[in-house]
Amino acid sequence: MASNNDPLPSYKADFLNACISAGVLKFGSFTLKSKRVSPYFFNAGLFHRFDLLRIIASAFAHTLAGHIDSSSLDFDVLFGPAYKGIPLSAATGLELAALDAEKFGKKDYSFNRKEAKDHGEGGSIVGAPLKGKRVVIIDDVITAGTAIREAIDIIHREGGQLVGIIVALDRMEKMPGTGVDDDAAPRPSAIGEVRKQYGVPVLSVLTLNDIIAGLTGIGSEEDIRRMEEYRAKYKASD
Ligand SMILES: O=P(O)(O)OC[C@H]1O[C@H](OP(=O)(O)OP(=O)(O)O)[C@H](O)[C@@H]1O
Ligand SMILES: O=C(O)c1cc(=O)[nH]c(=O)[nH]1
Repeated sequence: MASNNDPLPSYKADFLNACISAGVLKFGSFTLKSKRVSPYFFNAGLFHRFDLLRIIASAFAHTLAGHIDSSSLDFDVLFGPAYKGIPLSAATGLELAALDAEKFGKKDYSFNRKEAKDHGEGGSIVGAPLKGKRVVIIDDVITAGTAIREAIDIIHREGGQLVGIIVALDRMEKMPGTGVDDDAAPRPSAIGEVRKQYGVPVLSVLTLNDIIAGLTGIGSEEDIRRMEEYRAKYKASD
């Protein structure tokens, strides 16, 4: 089993280095959607240059295709929740088709509108209909799980079957609690809970452990220390 100190495989190290040099992965002090204050932040919106978009799409495509080859997971539609999931679903679909046209070329992608359209064809889904389809969700990050649960609700409402989830980064942190002693109590991660509740694989290109391992030797000692402290404080129990 990989330990926290093992060197990263090269595709992960390349992806991590691209994230750092493009400013997608930043170190400092950031308030998350869950209101937690984090020493790092992954901003997938900054993959706006085409060569960088290709790097993240290719990392997603290799992670997903590798898992499909080694398991019984297969899918019909790659679903990217609005907003940041939208370009990720389209770009990853292109990379999958380039990787294996026969296997992936005829698969579909789709995404939701944050506000349903009430004219024209109406509705809140753009792209492939989800009814009766095996759906994989693709998104940037899962922290507290709010966004991913909204995406799962959309798929179920549209009559699709969730078969898997892939994200760029698994932050490996416990879900926020409701009490004042939030930080002290052990709790599972949102990813762990989604895996348990829906019985589907949740894949990630990188994890928090990968970032800390990859920073060793290239990051500042202060950044690494703050990341390790954050991991010790918020690490999920699963
Ligand atoms: O697990 P959570 O605590 O929900 O947080 C993570 C999600 O929140 C952010 O997206 P957001 O919903 O802000 O939408 P956006 O893509 O429009 O920025 C982020 O891109 C993740 O998808
Ligand atoms: O939890 C979040 O809000 C969050 C974390 C992160 O690293 N990146 C992001 O876009 N959102």
